[in-house]
Amino acid sequence: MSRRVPVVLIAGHLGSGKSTVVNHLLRQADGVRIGVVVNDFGAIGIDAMLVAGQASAVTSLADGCLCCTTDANGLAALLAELTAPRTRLDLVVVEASGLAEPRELVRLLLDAIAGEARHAAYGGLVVVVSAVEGAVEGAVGAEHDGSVRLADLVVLNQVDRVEDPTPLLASLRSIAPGPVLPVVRGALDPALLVDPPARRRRSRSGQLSFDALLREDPGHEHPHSAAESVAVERDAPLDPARFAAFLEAGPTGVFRSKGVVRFPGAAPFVVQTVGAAIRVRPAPRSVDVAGVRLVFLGAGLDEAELRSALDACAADPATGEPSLLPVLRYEESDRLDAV
Ligand SMILES: Nc1nc2c(ncn2[C@@H]2O[C@H](COP(=O)(O)OP(=O)(O)OP(=O)(O)O)[C@@H](O)[C@H]2O)c(=O)[nH]1
Repeated sequence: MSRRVPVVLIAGHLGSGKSTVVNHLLRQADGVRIGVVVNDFGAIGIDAMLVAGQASAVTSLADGCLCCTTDANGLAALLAELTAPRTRLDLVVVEASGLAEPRELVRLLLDAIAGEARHAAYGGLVVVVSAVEGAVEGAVGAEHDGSVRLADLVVLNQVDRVEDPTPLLASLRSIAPGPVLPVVRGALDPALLVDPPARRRRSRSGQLSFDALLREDPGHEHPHSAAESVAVERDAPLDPARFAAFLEAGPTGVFRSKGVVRFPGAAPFVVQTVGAAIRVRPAPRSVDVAGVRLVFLGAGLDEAELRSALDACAADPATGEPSLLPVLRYEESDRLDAV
């Protein structure tokens, strides 16, 4: 059965640290096969050590990762190719520099998913902001506002270069709809973007792989704070309208969530969210749940808030079988086995 591959967009001002984030993801991939899309190889400056082979527009990296170049015109076709089951990639990352504005890039991605890139899924818009740029006034400039308000995740990078990033962090959190993650050297945990695959990378000789070697070398080590996660299980079925409103409100600190839920009188549904993007589909018959089994991933999660918000979504037995329409609005049109 095929599955969907999340495509994550990485945007941000010149020099904010987009390439540093991408390189960190590649180094810390730990078995996650990543496809990287850039404008040109030079711009990303992928560490020579990671490059295992060269081709004209596609470069093979260590551990089955790929790096490709394109402009905005070629993006949909390239995403269709990269997310095709034969590439066996787990995640595709598009570095925005020069490709398009973040809003335009999101539109390009959604069009590609609705069109030829049918194995791709929206993986979120990550906006990288340099702490240095906002350090003077403790707030982001108006030029950042648009992309920060659009971001599913804001990575506040280069916090080592300012004395106190707290005011800037607070300012970003007041305008960003999703979590804001302060980091040094683009240290974004890949687990925040995609679940680690079941398979594990292991060389036949038992030698360390390139990225294991890099992690061993303190000169290259920039450990990330692990993605936060909260798992919630409940036996009571949910009210569809309340649950849809809960997802639409975007719980504090949540970047993505996934799991299975049941509504009164209906078979279970698989639910996945990334930022404001919600996807719902009937669960495979082998999956059963009495009420809720959900995992939330993000930064600055509020566990108590999540739990009580989900408690408040419980169906009221007195109202019988409520309409599923508020949830079915988000049903996928096809039956691809999602990530
Ligand atoms: N001190 C410090 N330097 C950083 C950090 N992150 C990135 N840098 C440096 O900042 C510079 C810019 O980082 P890049 O990752 O190239 O930024 P970019 O957004 O990809 O830049 P463009 O591709 O030019 O748009 C590089 O010299 C990085 O080594 C950080 O957290 N702290």
